[in-house]
Amino acid sequence: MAVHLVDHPLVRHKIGLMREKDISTKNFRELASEIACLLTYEATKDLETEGHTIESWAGPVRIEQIKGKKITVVPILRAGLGMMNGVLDLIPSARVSVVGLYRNEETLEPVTYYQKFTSRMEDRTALILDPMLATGGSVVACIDMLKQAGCSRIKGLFLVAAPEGISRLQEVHPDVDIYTAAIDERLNDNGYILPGLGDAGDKIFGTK
Ligand SMILES: O=P(O)(O)OC[C@H]1O[C@H](OP(=O)(O)OP(=O)(O)O)[C@H](O)[C@@H]1O
Ligand SMILES: O=c1cc[nH]c(=O)[nH]1
Ligand SMILES: [Mg+2]
Repeated sequence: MAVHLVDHPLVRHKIGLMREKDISTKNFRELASEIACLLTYEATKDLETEGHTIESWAGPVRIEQIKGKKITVVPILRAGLGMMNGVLDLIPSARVSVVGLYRNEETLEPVTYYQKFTSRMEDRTALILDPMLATGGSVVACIDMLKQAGCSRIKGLFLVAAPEGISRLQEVHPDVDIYTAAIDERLNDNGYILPGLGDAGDKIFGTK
């Protein structure tokens, strides 16, 4: 499994702004979406293109187009929705498949409550979106569901990842590459990432 830390000045700047204790819902949302867009740029670098000849103002010209266009974006509810628009800004025709999961606060185990996938999952590359990779339980459960549906090309996009979650994912789904804006220090006793962002879902939805 490859772990891509997207180490770019814009990403480092924006993730730093997200760590402000009193950040507004509006700013948190905007930054989550902007960083998701930058992660998408990295995560789609291996998309194949094919040549076409079109008629341009100066006569026939050879251009490149993305081959196949078989991508599905998979936001993990709720917080993953905060990254979705940034991703769709770059891949506007991507299908959206939704997974509903929350983490039991005591056991930290994921609880599944919703799944709605687009057609032909076996032909698609899935880009999972979740701001936080903490223990890894949620993303592992999401990947289990995607694989069950026949999907075999899967990538995960995160704003912040904990070393514990990366190790867990590496162990259970070593075929899944991840793209993250930051790799933080560790988890606290409640399974929150330190220094992390706090509760990303609450900050995106204003439910604090
Ligand atoms: O790696 P894990 O230990 O599983 O933790 C990460 C999960 O926790 C958060 O969701 P949460 O359960 O708070 O749900 P929400 O998005 O509805 O707030 C986060 O968005 C991830 O999905
Ligand atoms: O740090 C964390 C861990 C799980 N979920 C969050 O929103 N934040
Ligand atoms: Mg939450």
